[in-house]
Amino acid sequence: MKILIIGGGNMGLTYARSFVRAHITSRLDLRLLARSPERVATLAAHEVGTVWGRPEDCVPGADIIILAVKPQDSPALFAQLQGLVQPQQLVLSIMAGVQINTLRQALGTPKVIRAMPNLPSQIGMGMTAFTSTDEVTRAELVQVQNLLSTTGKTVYVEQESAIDASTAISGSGPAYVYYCMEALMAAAAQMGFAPAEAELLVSQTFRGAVELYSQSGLSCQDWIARVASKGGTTEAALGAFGQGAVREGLMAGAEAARARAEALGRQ
Ligand SMILES: NC(=O)C1=CN([C@@H]2O[C@H](COP(=O)(O)OP(=O)(O)OC[C@H]3O[C@@H](n4cnc5c(N)ncnc54)[C@H](O)[C@@H]3O)[C@@H](O)[C@H]2O)C=CC1
Ligand SMILES: O=C(O)[C@@H]1CCC=N1
Repeated sequence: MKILIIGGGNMGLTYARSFVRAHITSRLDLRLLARSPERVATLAAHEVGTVWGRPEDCVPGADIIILAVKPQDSPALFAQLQGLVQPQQLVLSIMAGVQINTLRQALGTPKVIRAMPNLPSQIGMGMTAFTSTDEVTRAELVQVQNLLSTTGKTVYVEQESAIDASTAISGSGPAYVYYCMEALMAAAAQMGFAPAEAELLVSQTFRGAVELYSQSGLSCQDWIARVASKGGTTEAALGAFGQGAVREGLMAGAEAARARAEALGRQ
């Protein structure tokens, strides 16, 4: 399969490495399109595929074109791609917010897939939600799912609105986890632990708690109840979180992310 990735940043490079590592494509069949001659040179040094500087040289012949630039850069990209994408080519966009209708109209092509991955894709632990237009065949959808699955787990959603929602939950989610980890590391430092010790205490606690949850059929509430003894330390912490204020803060954060995804789609 000939794959073209446009935008060789965090996600574009993650995809390139992942597809090649999984032998879904070869380095020769994997193309990356970069924005500037400097970026062509930088990307070429990664040796994950052939690197191109002009869309007209690399778009023709690609079976699938992956759009991995920032949403704000999409209008300039659409202008560059004007008239180049053919109706039989698959377009897979991972841009937050940018809607399928916008992609269809801007690129003049019916076979569009919209996906929302996340950063743990870098180590094969990603979570990706995706959806597609009716013109994408079942066989093509399986091909795309095979590609996305090289980076972790995938879920197909019927409604496009679920892509904006997944952006707010799993797309941005790793940042929420790091936010909580950082707050606990700061607390550990305040209690006198050296930075490396604080990092170890917190990262191993997150890893252990998530793994325990994953290996059980219990809910988060069940596990909280097992940690929190009556009249004990955990109860004191949960009380200080303010009758659900931290929980509400996290929920409001996720809602703000979803609203931002929708707003990006309107720009
Ligand atoms: N970083 C993350 O955790 C996630 C990002 N996304 C989405 O993935 C997309 C890319 O995000 P990142 O990789 O983090 O961004 P990034 O900034 O690391 O990479 C974007 C790359 O696109 C290049 N670029 C911009 N315009 C271009 C053009 N016309 N032609 C060729 N290259 C061009 C830039 O030079 C840059 O290297 C965004 O749309 C974002 O919404 C989705 C899920 C998670
Ligand atoms: O923050 C963003 O806009 C992108 C989308 C999900 C994760 N990063």
